[in-house]
Amino acid sequence: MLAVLNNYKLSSIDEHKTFHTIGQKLVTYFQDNVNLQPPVPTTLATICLFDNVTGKLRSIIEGTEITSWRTAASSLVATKYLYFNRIDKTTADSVLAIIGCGVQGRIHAIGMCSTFNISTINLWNRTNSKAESLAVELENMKATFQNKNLKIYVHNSVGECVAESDIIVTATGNRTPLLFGHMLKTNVHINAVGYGQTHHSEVDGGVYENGKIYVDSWTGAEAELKTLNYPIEGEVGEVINGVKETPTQALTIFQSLGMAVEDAVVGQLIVELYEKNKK
Ligand SMILES: NC(=O)C1=CN([C@@H]2O[C@H](COP(=O)(O)OP(=O)(O)OC[C@H]3O[C@@H](n4cnc5c(N)ncnc54)[C@H](OP(=O)(O)O)[C@@H]3O)[C@@H](O)[C@H]2O)C=CC1
Ligand SMILES: O=C(O)C1=NCCCC1
Repeated sequence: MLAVLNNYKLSSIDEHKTFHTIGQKLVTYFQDNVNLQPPVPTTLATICLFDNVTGKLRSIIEGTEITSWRTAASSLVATKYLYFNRIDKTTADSVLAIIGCGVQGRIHAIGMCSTFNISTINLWNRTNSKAESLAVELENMKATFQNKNLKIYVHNSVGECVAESDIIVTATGNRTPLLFGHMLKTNVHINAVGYGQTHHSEVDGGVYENGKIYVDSWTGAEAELKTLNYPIEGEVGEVINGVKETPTQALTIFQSLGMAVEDAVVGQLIVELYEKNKK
């Protein structure tokens, strides 16, 4: 994944300075890594940054953690603009469902509960013991969450897990749909994160058909969502910028593709901070 960015600002470093970044992110996915002792993440990433004048390699950054947090952060932003901005904020304690409790499911759970008023979290994982382990971890983190009375449940089926949920994260490698329209209540927001056969493998066509679909990147969608036969409403960024209106529709879907520019900017930020603190 190549990223070229010109003329942008990283305000936490120096709001007067303008950055130019050329980056390349390399990603591998080895499903069996999770069975190694100790386990290794299945998705591994490396970010290379290049000098924008000479093209010379400038830094190589371990990108696995960046990928994990960046992906969850994109879903948090999408959830804020596509869900929380359209609901009645006075009653805004929401129920979250996490479908798939691997690296992404875990970080989405922590990020969502740290950022929003989540009153209940429902967990489902193919291997039930992993959902149980995440439940214990979340229980121990409650004091750091927005809602310190968070209730945590582990479910035996996806249907049971999402039945009462307002916000849903799908983060599995499942190659066929596991989330269907008949399972959902009204007024739901879905962050579809996992990549199985395609980016949209986990969610049934009936869900896409009845929802408004948003992506992180039109360019990404043109290349990576060719097999999604439902119209895309826009980029989340277009809603943030006011180019597109905040949806009023009761079912919204953020189809997460992943954007190398986001990884490259975070990589650049890390390099800038490293160089600043070294002095
Ligand atoms: N949109 C984006 O930008 C990004 C997307 N991804 C994608 O997100 C997904 C999750 O990534 P990550 O959490 O890092 O991976 P992990 O390997 O840590 O977790 C994988 C999860 O998927 C579950 N799973 C795998 N196969 C199936 C299946 N056939 N049916 C049901 N559940 C299944 C696993 O369950 P079990 O524990 O039972 O094995 C586990 O919960 C991957 O598809 C990855 O490619 C990752 C990074 C960025
Ligand atoms: O953006 C990424 O990084 C990824 N996107 C989809 C699948 C794995 C990694």
